[in-house]
Amino acid sequence: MTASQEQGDRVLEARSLSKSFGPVRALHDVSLVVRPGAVHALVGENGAGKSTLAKLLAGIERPTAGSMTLAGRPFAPRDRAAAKRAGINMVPQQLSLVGELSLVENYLLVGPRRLADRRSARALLTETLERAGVAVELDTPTSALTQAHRQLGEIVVALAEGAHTLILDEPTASLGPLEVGGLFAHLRSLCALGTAIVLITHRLDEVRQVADDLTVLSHGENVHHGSAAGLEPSQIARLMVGELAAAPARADRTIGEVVLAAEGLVAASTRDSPLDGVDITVRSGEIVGIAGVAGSGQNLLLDVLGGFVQPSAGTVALAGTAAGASASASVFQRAGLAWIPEERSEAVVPTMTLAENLTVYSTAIGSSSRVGRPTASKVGARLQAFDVRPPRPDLLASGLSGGNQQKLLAARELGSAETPRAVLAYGPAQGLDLRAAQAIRERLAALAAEGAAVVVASHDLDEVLGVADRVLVMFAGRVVADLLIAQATTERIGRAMAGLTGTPPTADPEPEVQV
Ligand SMILES: Nc1ncnc2c1ncn2[C@@H]1O[C@H](COP(=O)(O)OP(=O)(O)OP(=O)(O)O)[C@@H](O)[C@H]1O
Repeated sequence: MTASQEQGDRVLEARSLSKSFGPVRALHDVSLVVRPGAVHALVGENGAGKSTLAKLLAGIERPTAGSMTLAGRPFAPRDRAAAKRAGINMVPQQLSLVGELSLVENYLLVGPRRLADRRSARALLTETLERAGVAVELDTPTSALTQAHRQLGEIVVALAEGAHTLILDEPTASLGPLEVGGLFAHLRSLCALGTAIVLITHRLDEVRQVADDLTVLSHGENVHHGSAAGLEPSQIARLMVGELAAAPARADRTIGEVVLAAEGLVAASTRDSPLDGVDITVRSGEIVGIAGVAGSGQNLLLDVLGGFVQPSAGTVALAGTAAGASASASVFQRAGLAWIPEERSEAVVPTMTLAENLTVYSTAIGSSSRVGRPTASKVGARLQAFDVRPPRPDLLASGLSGGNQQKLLAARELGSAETPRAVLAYGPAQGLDLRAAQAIRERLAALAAEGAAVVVASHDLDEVLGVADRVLVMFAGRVVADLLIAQATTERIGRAMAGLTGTPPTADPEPEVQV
């Protein structure tokens, strides 16, 4: 019997936790039991209080009311370090590993001082990897690891720090379908060794796949706490948000002239695979999806298409305007480009109000920009149209939950009265709950119907498949498949994402075109 099993059937228990931020009640009277050796899924729509609850468990925030126990004893961590010492560790969605450093060096940054020499750190990590049945390179800079290995590396560092309870904030958001299966297998092995796992997710099918227990939050309150067994994703969705309207059928759109055309793109960046000869054409009325596991080049492609990164070879033209000048991103924005980057922090300014965030471009690049300068009443209306909660123009963006910041960004880029000529969006529905994600898909489809050329890139395959007419799959900086949506099965795309298209991409320069 492991140490945690001896503690009984509960490792961590929260009783009637509440948390307010000033007038905002984020969590009210929430109780939950985390069992050793079990995966406890935590779900709820945007702003439901998931991150707040996780932060209370992990010592990052202190509750306004309520209490916790750990192995039956009172547990009130003063800060995150205290929770870590007690064996509770949270792996954030934006991984915290320093990219220039190896896993061993990252561990030396955060691990206890007594293991401050490289050899003992390496020995401990090796032992942890073996125990967890995971193989991750220990001495390579973590920026060179795949996203899946960085994710596992972060978990391994937490385990080496002594975690018996791991809180994982949307760990699958950056992974392809094959990698998700691998991660879940590792989580199950950890559970078999007695580790408790709290898994925050927006993907309800994952609850069925991997969770033993389930807590559903709604408006900061607990609406389900118990077994996850037998609950279908549709039942969980009903608990979260009530009835979901059926997704509208995919409407036929008129495909018009070429709006966005790029040829022979070659480009490099430190955070993504270099582009190795990418061609892409997007027409008015068309939605092109770009799939690929994180780091396959899709992020850099969008940066180049948007004029933010100059390619070393190749050309980009948007609505007849060629990039090339150093100010090409603003040139493109004036030509009618709407832009949603992967890193929300590049586009939403937390220290500005919601109203200022909606007008930041018009202030920065002149009122002639497409986004324009909405009046005060229009700001409120636009926040409401995109269901930003709370829709208060004077609130600082830092007071919004992650999903609501994403809605704010969509409100700015996709909500102006004037239809953009082109939309470049990376993960526009990332971090959004089912209802909000559906609203973004509908908005993108409406813009395409009005004539915009839309590109949606994401490492979340469902996000691409849910909206695209045509799907390009990227692997190692190249387009390895180009499929009409009717031919784009998950299996086919999943294989291409993993670089398993019939012939290896290096041997066959022609993409698998099925148009
Ligand atoms: N530091 C803060 N200051 C003010 N309000 C906050 C703060 N952090 C969270 N909130 C508010 O608390 C509520 C719950 O937010 P929380 O981040 O826990 O939601 P969530 O379920 O994790 O949402 P998401 O799925 O969008 O990440 C929201 O109304 C949010 O605006």
